Amino acid sequence: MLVGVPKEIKNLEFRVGLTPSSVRELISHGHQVIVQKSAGHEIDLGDALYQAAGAEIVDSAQEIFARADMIVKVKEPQAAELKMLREGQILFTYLHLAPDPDQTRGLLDSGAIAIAYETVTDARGGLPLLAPMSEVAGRMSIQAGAHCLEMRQGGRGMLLGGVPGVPSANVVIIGGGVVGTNAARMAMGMEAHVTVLDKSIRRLQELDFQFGSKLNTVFSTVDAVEEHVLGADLVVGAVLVPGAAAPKIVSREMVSRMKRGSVLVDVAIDQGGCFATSRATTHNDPIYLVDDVVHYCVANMPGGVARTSTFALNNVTLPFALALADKGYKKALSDDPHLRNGLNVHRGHLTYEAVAQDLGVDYVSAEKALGA
Ligand SMILES: NC(=O)C1=CN([C@@H]2O[C@H](COP(=O)(O)OP(=O)(O)OC[C@H]3O[C@@H](n4cnc5c(N)ncnc54)[C@H](O)[C@@H]3O)[C@@H](O)[C@H]2O)C=CC1
Ligand SMILES: CC(=O)C(=O)O
Ligand SMILES: [Mg+2]
Repeated sequence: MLVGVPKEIKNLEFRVGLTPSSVRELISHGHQVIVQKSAGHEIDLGDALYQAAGAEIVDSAQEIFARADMIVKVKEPQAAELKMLREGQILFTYLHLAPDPDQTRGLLDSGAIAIAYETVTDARGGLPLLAPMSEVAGRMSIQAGAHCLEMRQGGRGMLLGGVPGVPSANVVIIGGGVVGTNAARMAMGMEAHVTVLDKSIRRLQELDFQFGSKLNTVFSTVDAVEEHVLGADLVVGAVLVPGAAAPKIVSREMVSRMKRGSVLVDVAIDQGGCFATSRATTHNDPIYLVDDVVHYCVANMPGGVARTSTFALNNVTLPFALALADKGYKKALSDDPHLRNGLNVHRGHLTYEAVAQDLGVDYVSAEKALGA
């Protein structure tokens, strides 16, 4: 199979779909790989490294999209990329379709086969291709939040860990999954006072067992959210209902009652955000204020540490990219129900139920679309 890797074009996005090692692995399986010139330049993965791994370097994204059987990317296709996708072409990348009707329409119109990293599952009920980026974003949420608490950003002027004689900040994390756990670890490491809310008691039990008395765990109800958000200096939004738009946990009215200069970091913004006042921002212009509450809502946080993120992402995507290339998409998806859960769009049909429901688009099951 001919696999193509275009340079990412989303704002300040420097991750790459395949590392040189992943390219070498695909080539050792008998495939060919074309990589757009300078795709990894900013993260010190220069063209020479890709060539040494066996890739052909090509000048333009147009050439990648025109020639490749499968496109491996990081972020959802941007408008210019949607236009270049071809019927029957495989697209393997993050999509986050539920809050994005325009992209969904573009993918349906393209006739491509779009497999979303974020809805591929594993046998333990996890999301293995989302997990490493959630680890990154969870860890970053605390450094971003700490920065936003500084005066210059409109924050309360608080140090997360305080100093001897001055109390530490209250960090409240809503959603104790991968993002939430990593955020909690970093916040505890910086000696903040940390509380995690989740609606899953099993998840709270696991967190309690893992972190003991350093972490407060609270069952998430409207009451509990209100109490903890109003007392927080930094709130991290980290909930997920896989594939679906994020539930709005914190209302507009609640935000207006938060402490002046407190900070909301909405990591769940890629699924539409879990605070009523959230709107997606970029690394170029990451924050804004609503009622004197600082909002940080960058939808591609891991892009800010693109080198770490590229390697972490490739560690998990490579086995699936190999399966798709080795077997062809039909057999790879038929053989592996977890990879099949990644199928969001198949030749003009929407094949992911939660997305179809959120967007009011007709749904066809992946099995039916694949003719199984
Ligand atoms: N902005 C960015 O750059 C990035 C965003 N993300 C996003 O972060 C979000 C969280 O991802 P993960 O931690 O991997 O998901 P996860 O599935 O590991 O954890 C989500 C947690 O939210 C909890 N939850 C769901 N609904 C809830 C509710 N109503 N109240 C309280 N808790 C609730 C679940 O029980 C679960 O423990 C996702 O939207 C993901 O796409 C992930 C990586 C990067
Ligand atoms: C998960 C995601 O949206 C990202 O890594 O950019
Ligand atoms: Mg206020």
